[in-house]
Amino acid sequence: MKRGLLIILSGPSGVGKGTIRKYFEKDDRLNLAYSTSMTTRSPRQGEKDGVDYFFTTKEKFEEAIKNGELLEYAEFVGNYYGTPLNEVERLRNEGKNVLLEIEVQGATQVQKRCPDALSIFIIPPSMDELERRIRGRRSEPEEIIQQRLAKASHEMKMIPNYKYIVCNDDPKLAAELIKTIILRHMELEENK
Ligand SMILES: Nc1ncnc2c1ncn2[C@@H]1O[C@H](COP(=O)(O)OP(=O)(O)OP(=O)(O)O)[C@@H](O)[C@H]1O
Ligand SMILES: Nc1nc2c(ncn2[C@@H]2O[C@H](COP(=O)(O)O)[C@@H](O)[C@H]2O)c(=O)[nH]1
Repeated sequence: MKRGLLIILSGPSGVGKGTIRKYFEKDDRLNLAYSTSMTTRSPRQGEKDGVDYFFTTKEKFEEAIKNGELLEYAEFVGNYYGTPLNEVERLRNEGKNVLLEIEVQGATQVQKRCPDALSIFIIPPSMDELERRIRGRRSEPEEIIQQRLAKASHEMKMIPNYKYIVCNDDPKLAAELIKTIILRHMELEENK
């Protein structure tokens, strides 16, 4: 059996990565598995442990780093986020295309470690619209919103490191574009 693709979906916080994913992840043709990350951040209202994230402590996260259990990790606005390596390997070995929804520092680590990874960067229609989206979510206090917006300007500079750039103006259209990209890469892999 062919190993599944590794797909990186990145872009600034609040750009709509999770929203877009919901429009395409159920399409069976993509044969996708979403990689649930570990984080030390507190759950937002409605977030479930083991579904949205594996919520953990700083000590346990640092233990996982020390033991080499993470494919990548990053500190983002005061919290750790990381991708459990074993699960990604297990799913890819089963032929699943594994989707990582991660910020840019982690994406850089994955690109170094797995140069074949398919990388997609989501951009907002404008930085003002990005701010509206982050604020509209009402999930963070003002201080954290400011830090996320400051990060976003830096993250946008990483665009040239990605294979594909997709603008999230309309989430359904963005999801269609991403589907087309993934399906084409699956076809290319099949014919290798
Ligand atoms: N195309 C769009 N137009 C308007 N609002 C949108 C669009 N896409 C997403 N949103 C809204 O923007 C907010 C942020 O979206 P979402 O949580 O999906 O972003 P994200 O990139 O996954 O964020 P994070 O990286 O911080 O987890 C949500 O309230 C969502 O409903
Ligand atoms: N490097 C990683 N980044 C991750 C991972 N899981 C999520 N993220 C990204 O962190 C920011 C903040 O997320 P939030 O849920 O607090 O808004 C966002 O860009 C996520 O995509 C991961 O495993 N590694």
